[in-house]
Amino acid sequence: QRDSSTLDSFFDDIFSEPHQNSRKSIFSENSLSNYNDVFTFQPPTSTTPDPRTLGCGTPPHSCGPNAIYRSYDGACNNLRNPIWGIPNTPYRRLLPANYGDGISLPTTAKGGRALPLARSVSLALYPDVPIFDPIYTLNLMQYSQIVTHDMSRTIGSSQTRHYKTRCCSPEGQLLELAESPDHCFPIVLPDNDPAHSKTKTKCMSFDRSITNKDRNCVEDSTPADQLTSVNHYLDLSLVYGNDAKTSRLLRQFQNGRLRTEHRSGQQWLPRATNASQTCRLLDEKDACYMAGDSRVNQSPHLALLQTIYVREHNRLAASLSALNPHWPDERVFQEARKINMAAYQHVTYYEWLPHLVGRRYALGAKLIYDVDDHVDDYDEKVDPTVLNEHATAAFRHFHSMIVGHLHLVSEHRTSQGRIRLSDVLRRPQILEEKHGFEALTRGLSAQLQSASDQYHDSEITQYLFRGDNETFGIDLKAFDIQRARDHGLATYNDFRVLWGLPRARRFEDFLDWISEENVRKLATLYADPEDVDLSVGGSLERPAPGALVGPTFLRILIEQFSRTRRGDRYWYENAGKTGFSDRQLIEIRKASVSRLLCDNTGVEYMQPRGFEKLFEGNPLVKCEQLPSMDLSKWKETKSDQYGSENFMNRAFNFITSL
Ligand code: HEM
Repeated sequence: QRDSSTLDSFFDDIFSEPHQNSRKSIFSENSLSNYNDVFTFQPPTSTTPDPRTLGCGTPPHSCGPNAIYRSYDGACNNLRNPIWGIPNTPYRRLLPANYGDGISLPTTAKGGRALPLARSVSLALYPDVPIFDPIYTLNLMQYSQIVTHDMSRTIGSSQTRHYKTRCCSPEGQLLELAESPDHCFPIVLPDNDPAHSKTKTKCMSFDRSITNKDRNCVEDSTPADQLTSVNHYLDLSLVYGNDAKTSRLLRQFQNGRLRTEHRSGQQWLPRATNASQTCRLLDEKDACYMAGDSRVNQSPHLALLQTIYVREHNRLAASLSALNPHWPDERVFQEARKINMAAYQHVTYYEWLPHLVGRRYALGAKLIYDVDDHVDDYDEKVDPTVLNEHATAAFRHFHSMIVGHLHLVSEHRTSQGRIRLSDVLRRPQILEEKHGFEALTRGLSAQLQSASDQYHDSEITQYLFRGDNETFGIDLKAFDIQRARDHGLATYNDFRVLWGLPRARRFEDFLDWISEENVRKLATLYADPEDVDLSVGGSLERPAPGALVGPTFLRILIEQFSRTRRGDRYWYENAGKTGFSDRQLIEIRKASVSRLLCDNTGVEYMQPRGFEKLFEGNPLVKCEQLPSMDLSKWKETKSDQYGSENFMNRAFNFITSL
């Protein structure tokens, strides 16, 4: 066990660059240069192809540097590297890939030693022991999934697809990514619009009648990477869509609104066109929704929060329209979208993230700031691309916070019943039944989440996506372990060294952060400490002080969330033409998860800090008593109208009249 002074010096060190010496001891000079690139943010030059174009040549974008609103796919956020962060691009890696064959096969063995089956690891180390979090409500878990779905999604739900062959058009655009001739593979087709990156991904067999030569295809001899199909920025793409075409399907094109359907006096998400494939319908009239992200129907709590963000957009749009009746639909839509995204970024970084990584580390790593004015820490050299180690190991650790039963809760915060999670996955109809929406919203804020530890609810390790006539389903933790092997993530030991912990030579060397009992289990499962998976070792570490994860995952989360804000030119705390006025920023900073839930449901009482349980210091109060954004700061004055703002309006009127 570490004594407290070593612990402090370790955490003082946590924000420094990764250890140079330890890096040298693990990697050859060759892989070292690859690795250095991640941290030195070398901008690509004409002789160094941008890795996001996968070697095809010129990025397919021309950007208007003066755009005041984000694109839907994230293109042109970074003006020097316009395709950074767009959908269908590879995750980045902090450490070089570690595949079974060095190139693309899942890691199944190390040095000839077989790795234990993912399911065996799950059964031995991640049992169902119902320990609830002492502080946090289910809101914290559910909000975490929202952040996940905004940031990443591995292409291929049941099988990871690697690209090994890339095919370029004569103009140098990426046409196809092929895993191998006999496999199904995702193909990426840029459309004809050079200003946008609308891309289609579909899976098809390799057509052997056309040779690689005809298609200008090249075999890729470097280790495979995986693609993520959504844009990498924190921009509510799960609400507005990941490309312009999807966003058009979701809009009403009236008063700046998103499309909704009205039933029982409430607004609901539009119905999915392929409902019978997307949802488990008991009746063909059952709810099954369409949103910016197709995972929306996965669980009722997820669909609930997605609905709340759409209602929030429409609430903002209604106020903005009333304040500025001369604004056309497009202006209202974009301003409401901008405020919605900004409030969401604020809640994510200032209210949610400190609970996960600890406020001290969040401040120390400059994920958040203790200031009242603008921050302006945008750095165009920072690549916001989601890290494979974040999405496939560290962030998935929070699957342990899932609770297997959803409570329906009254305004007095008494439970009126509970539903089994595996009964309602892909079945959001419950939201529209007997005040289900309000009862589940109160449940999110009253029910405790499962503690962030090694224990996982059997609803997700034995029964996930169980069919109606099936006793068992799949095991999410086993999936997570296997997925990380498919993605060839570096090992737990490599990450210990990267972050400055000593390389474990014997299993007992893990005792600095992992309990004796777990080290004993690791020694039974794995042949060598060198083999322990990142997704396993990282998840067994004792939490760092004030955080919900141990040091290895903490560093990965901090690295990711630092890139996500500093690499976003449209970050809400930035000043300038893409930002907010001083007066508006003060209003955005009043946003909270509790007020968001209050404003968009029939719930009347809520505790001020909605991620934390009810107690004396966090009592239920009337919704109106919670701070709320004063949108009058968005009312255009006469001088605005006759100044540059009016020019914008005329431009919008002109565009929308075409
Ligand atoms: C009821 C709640 C949830 C369910 C049923 C669920 C289920 C799933 C499933 C089925 C996958 C895909 C697994 C694979 O094919 O590899 C996944 C991926 C993931 N989940 Fe969850 N999840 C839930 C909540 C959460 C929460 C609370 C977090 C917290 C951060 C989270 C983080 C992630 C991440 C980071 C991924 C990988 C995303 C990517 O593909 O890049 N999930 N989840």
